[in-house]
Amino acid sequence: MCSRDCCNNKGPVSRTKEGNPCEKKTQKQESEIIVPTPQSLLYPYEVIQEIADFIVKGSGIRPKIGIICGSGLGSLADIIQNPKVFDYEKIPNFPVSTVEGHAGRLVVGTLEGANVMAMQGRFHFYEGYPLAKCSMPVRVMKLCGVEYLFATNAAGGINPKYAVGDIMLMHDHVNMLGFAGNSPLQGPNDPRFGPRFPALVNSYNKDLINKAIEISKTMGIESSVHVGVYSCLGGPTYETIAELKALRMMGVDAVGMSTVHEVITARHCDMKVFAFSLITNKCATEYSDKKDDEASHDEVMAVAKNRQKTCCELVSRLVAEIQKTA
Ligand SMILES: O=P(O)(O)O[C@@H]1C[C@H](O)[C@@H](CO)O1
Ligand code: HPA
Repeated sequence: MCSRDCCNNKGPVSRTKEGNPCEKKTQKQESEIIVPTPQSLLYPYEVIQEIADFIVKGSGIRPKIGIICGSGLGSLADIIQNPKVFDYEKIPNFPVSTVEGHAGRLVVGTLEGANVMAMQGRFHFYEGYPLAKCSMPVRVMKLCGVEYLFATNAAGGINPKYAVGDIMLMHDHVNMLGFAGNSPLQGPNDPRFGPRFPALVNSYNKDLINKAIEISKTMGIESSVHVGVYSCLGGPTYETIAELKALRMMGVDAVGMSTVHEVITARHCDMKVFAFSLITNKCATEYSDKKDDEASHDEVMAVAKNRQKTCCELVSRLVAEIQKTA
């Protein structure tokens, strides 16, 4: 029996080589087929340019360094001097932040004499945004004039040597969403941003990592600063023990729900990248009944609040180093 409303054939459907004749589509039905837009076409170059012009004209500043504040690390933007603040809702074509600890403001100004812009609130895949939308602001930064991306995040520590409150300087990542075929660059490539097949082997700038290590020594925090591998999962669930065991076996030191697609987008358009994770919780990699093993966003926010001063100092000092060599 054919179940289509348009069909008068109430008897069993006989299939021919050509298929079910009742399923022939009219022109109207064809136009109703929804073809998903490839990610790379969501924000064409011209739209990104318009947003960048809006920010540069509105602030009177052409920033050199772009900062993305991780969960609970919004204070990284509060230390910017002479700030010009843009609420995301007021920026044309900008998404809105929906996560606690991500205020949803773009702050443009100066830090240690350098022109900077900071996202006080990033976009995550689990909020329902495609990856290209999550990392679209990185392209906006690029067209504003940004050369250096500082991406920060809150993450769970998988490496057993990491303690809550430690900082992990990212020197590599495992792109789990990429393993599943999802990329912010998926779709036609616009060469004005970068090449079709960008290499990622040297994504995390070694000079900046070394400078950050030196800075951590002068701050007296070198024993709680590590260099490691981050992995981004889709969230919003925290990981199962089996997933955490698998990630550890893959060489992952810290796990989160962001940053990787931003770094991919930044490297595609040839920005220098520095990124770090604040370890806000220790991930259990063995089964137990301990309630302590369960990650929570409250804990993430509380640890980030406690460590914000240290993170701000690290960022300011690194910006000062970049500014010195400018
Ligand atoms: O934006 P980040 O990656 O810093 O935030 C992490 C991942 C989730 O958004 C949230 C989970 O607590 O913190
Ligand atoms: N897992 C994933 N994302 C996170 C975590 C975690 O343990 N902590 C902070 N963000």
